[in-house]
Amino acid sequence: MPDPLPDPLGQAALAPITVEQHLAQILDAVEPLEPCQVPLLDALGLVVAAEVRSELDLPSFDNSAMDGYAVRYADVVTATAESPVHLPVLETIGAGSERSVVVEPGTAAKVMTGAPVPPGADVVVPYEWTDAGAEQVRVDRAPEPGQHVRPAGEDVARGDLLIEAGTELTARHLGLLAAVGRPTVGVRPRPRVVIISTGSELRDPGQPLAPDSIYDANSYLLAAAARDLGAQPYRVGLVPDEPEAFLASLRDQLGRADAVVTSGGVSMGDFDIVKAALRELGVWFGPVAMQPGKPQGFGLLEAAGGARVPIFCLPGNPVSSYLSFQLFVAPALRKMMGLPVADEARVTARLTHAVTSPPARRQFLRAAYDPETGSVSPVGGPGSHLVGYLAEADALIVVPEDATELAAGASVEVIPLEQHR
Ligand SMILES: Nc1nc2c(c(=O)[nH]1)N[C@H]1C(S)=C(S)[C@@H](COP(=O)(O)OP(=O)(O)OC[C@H]3O[C@@H](n4cnc5c(N)ncnc54)[C@H](O)[C@@H]3O)O[C@H]1N2
Ligand code: MOO
Ligand SMILES: [Mg+2]
Repeated sequence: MPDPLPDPLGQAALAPITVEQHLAQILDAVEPLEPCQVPLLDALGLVVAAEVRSELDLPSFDNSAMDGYAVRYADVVTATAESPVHLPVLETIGAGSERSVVVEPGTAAKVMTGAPVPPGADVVVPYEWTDAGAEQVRVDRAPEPGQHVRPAGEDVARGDLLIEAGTELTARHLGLLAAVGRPTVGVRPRPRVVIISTGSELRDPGQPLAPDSIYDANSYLLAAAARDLGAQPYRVGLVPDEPEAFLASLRDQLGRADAVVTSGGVSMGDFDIVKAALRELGVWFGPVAMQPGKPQGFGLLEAAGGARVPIFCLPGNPVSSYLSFQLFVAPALRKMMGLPVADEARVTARLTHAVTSPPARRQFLRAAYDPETGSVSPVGGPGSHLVGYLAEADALIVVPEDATELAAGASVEVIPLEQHR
């Protein structure tokens, strides 16, 4: 273990800032990532950087909506079962075949669904209205003018706006881009988020536990939360509470990071090395008036090449880390991705049990929310080490800074927790 580190700025002496102030300083500092072209499937959920217009008509040629016969409307307008029309069949055209015939008056061409409707024809008579003849066809029923022909440009015309800048791409958008022949799309990329868990007590899941060691929950919690948001997380090795080891890991990782998230080592303990090491590099550390998640750090680190990489130093207790991610890191990553910053649906619900809260701190209690009755119940206590209750909860109760207790039946603000999409 290294020598205990002093706490020269005395975090305890700093006045806490509000949740909003901390979020504002973060959002002021981070910028949307530079757009790049990515293959369509990699773009799902990402935001289009510049509007996309079509270079094609869709459909790009008149084609048949049915398996049947391409004919001239004027030739079949009188057709009925009692008085059918007979036409010679010139050719059979499948989807993907090149049309070579012209449907002259008094003739027909067999066409399959998706096949081009040959010149001259202006309507398609489906098999069901005919005798399905090969060389000659008997038409028993007249179609409407233009029926079963899908005209070129009906859906999209060349030059049409397909996707506005700022659109979050769905499967439907990607299908459209493919339909107009684009293999890639210009988007704000997934932020590469390097996640570093610090703590000499940490072991990787799957490894034996040494005496007094614990498994690293945070890097999985944070990486999964980052991935859920559309970012690309990188879990890097566990770092002991040694400044040199921490700074070496950081130096090693900074080049590939659009953001760095650390957990642990930001409070006032003798081995809280993250704060000690990064304060010298200009990273801000201070208390935020919330529970869990009071000690926070945020700053911009200069990577080789001059890029300024945001670093979020989250407290080590897993619930604190998770909540700090949702309140501060997630909005920043959303801004980097070009998404609207706020994604939180908040609701109001009735408390089933009384709760208490420390003065002058906004408390986020783990809870179970029942939308049917509009009620919300605390799950477990306020302790920020309670990962079991965190997993059990599906919502957070927000107890405002000016409340130290809320009675059963009180109306409270509730944040439903993210569900994996
Ligand atoms: N004297 C004071 N002590 C503490 C204060 C304070 O104001 N005065 N604040 C408390 C609060 S609030 C929090 S939150 C924690 C923040 O602690 P650190 O960020 O310094 O984190 P550590 O000390 O490294 O660890 C805290 C706790 O979390 C466990 N931990 C850490 N990393 C992981 C991980 N990856 N997976 C699972 N669990 C982890 C660690 O073992 C500790 O139990 O400080 C309080 N102290
Ligand atoms: O703020 Mo700490 O995160 O309460 O446990
Ligand atoms: Mg500590």
